[in-house]
Amino acid sequence: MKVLLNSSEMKACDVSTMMQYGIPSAVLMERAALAVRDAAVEHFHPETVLVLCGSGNNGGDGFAAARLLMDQGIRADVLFLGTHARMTEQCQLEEELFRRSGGQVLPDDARLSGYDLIIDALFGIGLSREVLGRYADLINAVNRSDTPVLSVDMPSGVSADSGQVLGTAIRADLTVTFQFEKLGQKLFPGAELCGRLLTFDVGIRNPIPSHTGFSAASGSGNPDQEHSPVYTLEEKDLPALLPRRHADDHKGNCGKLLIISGNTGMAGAAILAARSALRSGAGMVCVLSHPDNRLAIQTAVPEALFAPWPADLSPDSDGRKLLARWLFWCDAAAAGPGLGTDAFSLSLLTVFLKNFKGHVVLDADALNLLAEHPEILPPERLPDPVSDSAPETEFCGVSAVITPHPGEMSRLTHSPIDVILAGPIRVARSYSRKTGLTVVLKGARTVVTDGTDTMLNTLGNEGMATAGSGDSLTGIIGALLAQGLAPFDAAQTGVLLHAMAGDRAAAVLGTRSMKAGDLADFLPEVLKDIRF
Ligand SMILES: NC(=O)C1=CN([C@@H]2O[C@H](COP(=O)(O)OP(=O)(O)OC[C@H]3O[C@@H](n4cnc5c(N)ncnc54)[C@H](O)[C@@H]3O)[C@@H](O)[C@H]2O)[C@@H](O)CC1
Ligand SMILES: Nc1ncnc2c1ncn2[C@@H]1O[C@H](COP(=O)(O)OP(=O)(O)O)[C@@H](O)[C@H]1O
Ligand SMILES: [K+]
Repeated sequence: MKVLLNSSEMKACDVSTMMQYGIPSAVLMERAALAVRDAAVEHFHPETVLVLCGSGNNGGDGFAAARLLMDQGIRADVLFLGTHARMTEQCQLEEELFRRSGGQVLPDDARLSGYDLIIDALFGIGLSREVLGRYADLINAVNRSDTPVLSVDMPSGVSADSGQVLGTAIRADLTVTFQFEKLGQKLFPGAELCGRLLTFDVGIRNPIPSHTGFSAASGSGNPDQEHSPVYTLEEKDLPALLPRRHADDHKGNCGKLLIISGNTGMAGAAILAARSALRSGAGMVCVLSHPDNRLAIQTAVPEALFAPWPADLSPDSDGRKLLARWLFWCDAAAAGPGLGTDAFSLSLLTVFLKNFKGHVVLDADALNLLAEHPEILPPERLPDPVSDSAPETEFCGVSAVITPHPGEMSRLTHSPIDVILAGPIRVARSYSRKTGLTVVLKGARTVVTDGTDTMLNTLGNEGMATAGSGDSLTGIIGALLAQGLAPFDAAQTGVLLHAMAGDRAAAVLGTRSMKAGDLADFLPEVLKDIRF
């Protein structure tokens, strides 16, 4: 587990290290600059370096790195872009030290060519607005040049909070960051603009330990920050998150999952979900699907039970009794992949949600139906999703995980997709808080949140951008719910497992050729050596 900080959390760490532990700012900056120098020398072997410095402390790092490079006999010129009057105290001091060491500050229209490396120290985590004018021109000129670029802390122009480009941004080959990774280095497009990311220990301390091992945001007074910092899970975290297995387990106590999926012609979604569920340790899986799908599903997944969904769901009908029996049988349920959005699908989902008291994961068409008919999530207390004034805890009665992709999230929240893509963490958290649902907002970076704890998945790959990958995730999360994990734990563990299977599949098959069904096939590669 690694924390991913936003800029104010990182600043809180800087301040606490200076105030609480008495480590002077100049010491931290010298260590940061040493890290930049070492990375520059090791990765680029430059004889000449141009350092672009802004007027904040990022620029201070730049002046200090230039001085340290000169100490090693490397020619390091500085191009300063900013106003002297606005320079931070630390930046002024470093400029002074650079000049005293014989360093040369070039005019801001100096040529960028003729250097082996450009070090970008214009803006770091302090970027606060759109990059315009001379700054934008310089950044664009750097991006047009062939010279390799090392960015200090952030590629200038990328928001440390969101990974969004504010106007324009440096495209770096390597980014050197300090102590903790920042959200903007992991969220796209920032993640790509960083190039390779190296994190150096410069002695910045984590001020307040919390249950996630980290909390820098307390007391900030910003309601958007009344939660633990976002974290990401690593492969090594998986064993501790998985449900336990025991030598005397039997199929009845390893989790019985009901998958409600597959309208006519949509057997594939049910098959993908069922295969992934069985590969994730579920003791028994039953697929409740359109009767037409029986042969396809039972041929593709003979280990799963099949229940044809009843045509008549009216109260006291045989169909209703059959559904009730399956709902009583299962420990958890997954609904939505290939369900369809016709009148029957709506009534099936409505009856299911009203009568099932266990944990559920809702995906795909279940979410499309929910967006159109929010009242089907009992009790009827879903707030207006667009209004921020809704009270914070309006729990919806069922304990559900929802797994929307940005399009489905847009339908649920009535927000445009670009708003969701620009702030997935904020959107997912806010929707989770309003509804009480655990939200898995999928994408190249998937956000998992219960409104308080938030995990950002950084594993997986673009080979997973293929139809049916989401159905596989639904099956995995459903299986983990059926094995007794709480909704948030099932969601974050499922997302990690799914991504790791995707990475194993990509390693063998390549990102172009892998397909959704491979995710289930590669789950054993992830799970086979994990005992108990
Ligand atoms: N003790 C510390 O605080 C440490 C700070 N460090 C460095 O300090 C950086 C943060 O420094 P600062 O908080 O001074 O912030 P930055 O240096 O990242 O940027 C802030 C400066 O840029 C200006 N600015 C912001 N957006 C702008 C825009 N769009 N156009 C023009 N000007 C803009 C601000 O007015 C301010 O002058 C980190 O990223 C890191 O590089 C490191 O030295 C480690 C220790
Ligand atoms: N570029 C990517 N990097 C990592 N994971 C990805 C990427 N593209 C897609 N995924 C993952 O693949 C899954 C796709 O799900 P979804 O969009 O619901 O597809 P479908 O509806 O076709 O099943 C999600 O879990 C998503 O996080
Ligand atoms: K920078």
